[in-house]
Amino acid sequence: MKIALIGYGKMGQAIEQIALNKGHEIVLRIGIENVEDFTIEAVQNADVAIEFTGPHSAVDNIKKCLDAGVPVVSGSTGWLAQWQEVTAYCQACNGTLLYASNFSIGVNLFFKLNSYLASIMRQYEEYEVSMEEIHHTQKKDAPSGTAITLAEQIMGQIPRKTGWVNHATTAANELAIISERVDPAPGTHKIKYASAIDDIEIIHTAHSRQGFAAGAVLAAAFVHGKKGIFSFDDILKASEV
Ligand SMILES: NC(=O)C1=CN([C@@H]2O[C@H](COP(=O)(O)OP(=O)(O)OC[C@H]3O[C@@H](n4cnc5c(N)ncnc54)[C@H](OP(=O)(O)O)[C@@H]3O)[C@@H](O)[C@H]2O)C=CC1
Ligand SMILES: O=C(O)C1=N[C@H](C(=O)O)C[C@H](O)C1
Repeated sequence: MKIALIGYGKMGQAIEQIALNKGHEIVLRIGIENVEDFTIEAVQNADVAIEFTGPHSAVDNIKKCLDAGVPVVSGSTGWLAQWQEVTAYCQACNGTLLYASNFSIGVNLFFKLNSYLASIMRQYEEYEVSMEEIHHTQKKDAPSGTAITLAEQIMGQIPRKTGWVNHATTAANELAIISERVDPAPGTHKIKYASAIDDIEIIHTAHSRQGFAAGAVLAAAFVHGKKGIFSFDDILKASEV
């Protein structure tokens, strides 16, 4: 598979290593220093584009890949306020997009655990749910995209939580997400249900960026030759026997 890497920072470089080890070819590498090389014609040399830049550039980058008619896998976080706009754009050009707030298989299993735990905890109002996420100090967005996905899952199961806030709170309807920035943390997410009697906690700790990068390459292979809007769950479902 020929891959265009849009964003050649920590993730772009980790993805390159895994893609090359799996026998794929990198036909385009775009960083801020050669952004003028990011043309529709250049992207069209690729079978799939993998976009990991950041909150402020993701939407334009995704749209350019869609304009090129090339399926795009995006892991950039912090742009989901424009989700409707981007998915409408993708549909209008009969394109292909797979977005995930987290590409590691472990976190995607953790998402299932989180939903299940929240469904159990719905009726136990004496347990107060909160979340903590820890990332490296270069991270530009807070809370993490993964934390937002986890919060949306919890709110989907526990109706008394109607919104999340990125600070501690005593408001019963708010779900607190506490963000810490500590090097070199690649990504830790903890959900805590605390009561006067005991606490229940689930934690996912990434030891490196390998899991995110491997998942992005898996996603690129999944969308190759497909049309539509996909999630990481579609990959998990396709791999179930
Ligand atoms: N979904 C997932 O599994 C994961 C998602 N992420 C997300 O991916 C994004 C990137 O993370 P990471 O690689 O760690 O960040 P980095 O800052 O290491 O890399 C991002 C790179 O993109 C470059 N860049 C910025 N704007 C543009 C642009 N318009 N065109 C091309 N390149 C650009 C940056 O250049 P410069 O530094 O010069 O600005 C930088 O080199 C973040 O949003 C992060 O949250 C990260 C890990 C996993
Ligand atoms: O910026 C990062 O590093 C990460 N970003 C993603 C997020 O915002 O959830 C995924 C992972 O936690 C690492």
